[in-house]
Parts: sequence; structure tokens; C-alpha cells
Amino acid sequence: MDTSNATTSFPIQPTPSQISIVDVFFPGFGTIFSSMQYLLAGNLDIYVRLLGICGMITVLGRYGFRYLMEFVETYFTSTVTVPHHDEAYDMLLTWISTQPFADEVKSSLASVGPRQRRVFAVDDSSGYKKKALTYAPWKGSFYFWYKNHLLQLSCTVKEGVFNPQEELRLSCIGRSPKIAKELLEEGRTEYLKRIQKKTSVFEHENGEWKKVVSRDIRPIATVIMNEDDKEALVKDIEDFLSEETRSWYASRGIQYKRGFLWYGPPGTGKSSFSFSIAGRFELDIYVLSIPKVDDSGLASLFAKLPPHCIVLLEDVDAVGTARTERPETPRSPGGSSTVSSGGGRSPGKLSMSGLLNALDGVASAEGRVLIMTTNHIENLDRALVRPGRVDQKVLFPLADKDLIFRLFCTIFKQLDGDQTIGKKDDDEHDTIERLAEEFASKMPSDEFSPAEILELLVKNKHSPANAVVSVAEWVVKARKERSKLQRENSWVQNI
Ligand SMILES: Nc1ncnc2c1ncn2[C@@H]1O[C@H](COP(=O)(O)OP(=O)(O)OP(=O)(O)O)[C@@H](O)[C@H]1O
Repeated sequence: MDTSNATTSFPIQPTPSQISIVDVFFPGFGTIFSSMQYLLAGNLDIYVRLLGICGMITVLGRYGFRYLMEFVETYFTSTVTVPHHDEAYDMLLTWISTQPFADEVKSSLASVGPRQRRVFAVDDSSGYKKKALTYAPWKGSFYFWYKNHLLQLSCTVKEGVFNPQEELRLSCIGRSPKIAKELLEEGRTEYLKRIQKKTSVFEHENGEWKKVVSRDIRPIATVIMNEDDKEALVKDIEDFLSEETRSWYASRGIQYKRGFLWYGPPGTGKSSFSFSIAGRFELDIYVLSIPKVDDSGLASLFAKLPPHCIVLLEDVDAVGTARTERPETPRSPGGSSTVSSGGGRSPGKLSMSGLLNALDGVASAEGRVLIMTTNHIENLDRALVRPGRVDQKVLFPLADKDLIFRLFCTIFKQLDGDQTIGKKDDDEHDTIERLAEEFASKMPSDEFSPAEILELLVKNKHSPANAVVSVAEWVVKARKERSKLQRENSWVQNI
């Protein structure tokens, strides 16, 4: 027999039916099996055979180990899976961050830059640190003991349609996930403690709500507006959220929701007041971005809202003509644009009927407070602002004399918990009021937004007297800049 031929052909070939039966129980085993038969047939050089057998043992060992692990996982462990976009993820990470082993997790993702919310370890314990590193769990797993149980935490990253989808899996031996649930409950309690006095802000991405940040609550007193309007709005929402009102709505079959429209020029406090309201009533805030949704996406996002929350729909006049991005305008210290926006619109994906359907849908009704804001109330569809969809409209105007006076006092009067910034010209309460009056008399009424005026005040935060002296020059400059921007905007609109 010619042995040279034996090395190029399999002497014993498993029949197709053999392979398929083996493969049913152990996928991929058929191939390994046929290779084994070939090796053991004795037609190979001794070293090649030894090498082959070692390789085979390694492959089989790995295969067997994986199979065993899968078998144990399927039949002898219970698992709780926590998707990345859900707040339960934060709860689990909060729990991990309180554990001594948090710093020893073997597989983590390190990053610098704006602090990510999904972190369990940060390398700066005392205040601000330049380029601080943060760590988050990443592809891998580790074991730890919890209440005398051995638990495994693993992070898996699946390639999603748009971007990788992370999830954490908490597994424990035994058929009951009770211990994992207890751990999550502990995480929840700790998490709630940490977000006290914070407003959680959610935004949407790829059809899911994701918490993007926890902001310090903004006290309502820091938003300077008509005090009667403010009080009436706070009372209205307080009444709406009460248990009696909830059952009143339920017993009459009316959808339990409330809608507001804040309107007025940019930088007048519409968003700020929405956040203050959220803080005042300990509600989370869900920010809808019109350019990022279409009709079906909006309906599904509304359906995923939790009960009792604020939905903030800014620049609602852009529906149907959603701006892909806001025109570039100077921003105030707080980030508001300072001239009326209007140019740069492109057809939007969200239609007015899509928005109306989502607002009328029952899915999200349970205690939902909808706040819509606009700079252009005159452009709004009347169907959108009819009672039932919008229960109250509130104007946020440009600053009048009274508002200018109060803004000045807010910036320069000493507040509880203030660490004095620099030397004050005069800390005396009545001196500040006298300067505030002078400042208000020099600043034109109903021409500038609170955001614009705050820009000047914050620039002079060390010296109220300087702020007063600078008004005249500032007004001239602000007017010039405004007309330049208006010219540019009209030029952009005409091309
Ligand atoms: N009435 C106000 N009282 C206190 N601060 C204000 C007021 N209005 C504006 N600001 C400040 O100006 C900045 C921008 O305000 P905000 O974003 O709330 O304005 P807006 O009316 O929502 O603007 P836009 O219409 O452009 O969205 C914030 O830093 C905010 O603190």
C-alpha cells in the first residue's frame, strides 16, 4: 500500500448520519470526532501525532469546560440581567462602588473627560482633579461573596445595530434569584440616597430613554419671574400631583396628565423653571429632542415613560419643520441663545399629527406633566395648544425694571452658604438695593432677556458698583451685536 496517499485522505470517514447525530447533542463535535479518528489511525509521524493529540486535548478540554459551564449556568444558577440603558444599571453600579473590591475589578473601561454617569470608581476623592480617570465595568466577569453566597458579575457587550449594547449579569448558584434581587434592592436604596436633592435628566437615544445626568436641584427662588405666575404654577402642579386629584381623575375617567406651554424670547428662564419645578416636586425630567424622533419613535418613547415625571419638549414650534441644529448664536453664561432663532430649518421627521397622537395616547398618561417651550407661539398649530393638551400658557417676557432689579439683588446679595467671592464693594443689604435701583434705571426695560443681563452681572460678580458703571457701554455693544446677528440670520434665510 502506498503510504504517501494515506496522509492526504481520511482512512476512516464518519458517515453523515454519525456526524449529524453527534452534532445534535454537541454542536461542532462531528468535526473534532473525524479529526480524532484520522489522528489515531496511525498513518502520521509520531511527533505530528503527539502534537495533534495535545491540540485535540486542549480543544476538547475547552469545549468540555464551556459545555459544563453552560450546563451549570442553565440548570444550577439564576441570573438577573440589567441592560445598560436602564436605571437599574446605575443601582447595581452604585452598589459595586460601595464595595471594597470595586477597585480590584479585573476588566474595566477607563476614560477621561466629562465624568460619565456609569462609573463605579473614580480616582479623585477630593473635589476637582484635572483629567480625572473613571472606570466602568467592561467585557469580563468577576466573582464575589455577598451574604455568604458566591455571586458572579459579568459585563457583556453585544454589537448592536447602532452601537454596542452593554449589559450586566448578576448570577448566583441556585434556582432562586432571591439573593441577586436583595443585592439590587440594596443598590436601589443607596442610589436613591445619592440622587436625593438631584434631578435626574433623561434623554433618548435609539428609541430608549437614558439617564444622562443628575443635576443639583435648582431652587425655584433662583428663577426670577412674575411672583404671582410662579406661585400659581407651583400650586397648580402641587394640586395635580396630590393623591386626591389622582383619584378624582380616575373616578371621572379623565386622563391623568397636565400640559403647560412656556413661551417667550430665548433666555427668559423657560428651561430653568422647568428644571426647578422638577426639583421642587422630586420628579425626573425626560427631554424630548424633536430632530431626533419620528412619529412612531415618539409614540414608543411616550409609552416608555414612567408614571409621575416631567416631559420637556423644547422649541415645539419646530415640529414638522424640525431644525437639524439650532443656528449659532452667542450663549449666555447659562447656555441660552441670546437672539431669536429662526433660520436654518430643514424638514423634520416628526409631524404635527404624530405629536398630537402621542400626546393623546393613553400609554403615558399616569401623572405626566408635559412642558412645551417655544420662542414662537405665533407659529404653533392651534390644535396643539387647545385645552386638554395645554392646560396653561405662561409668558416668560424680556426683563422689565422689576425683574432687572431682582436679578441684580440675586447676584449680589449674600445667600446662605455663600463663600464670599473676592472682596465686596459693600455687603450692606441696602447698598445693594440702592445699586440695584440705579442699575435698573440705566438698563432699558423689555429689551434684554434675563440671560443677557446675567451675562453682564456675572462678569462683574466681584463688584456691583462696576456692574452699574458698565451698563451704558454694555447696552451699546449688545445692541450692535444683536443687529449684526439679525443681519446674518436674514442673510442665511435668504440664500
Ligand atoms: N428668569 C430668569 N431667572 C433666572 N435666571 C434666568 C432667567 N432667565 C434666564 N436665566 C438664566 O439664563 C440662562 C438661560 O435660561 P433658560 O435656558 O432657562 O432660557 P430659555 O427661556 O429656556 O431659553 P431658550 O428659549 O433659548 O431655550 C440660564 O443660565 C438661566 O439661569
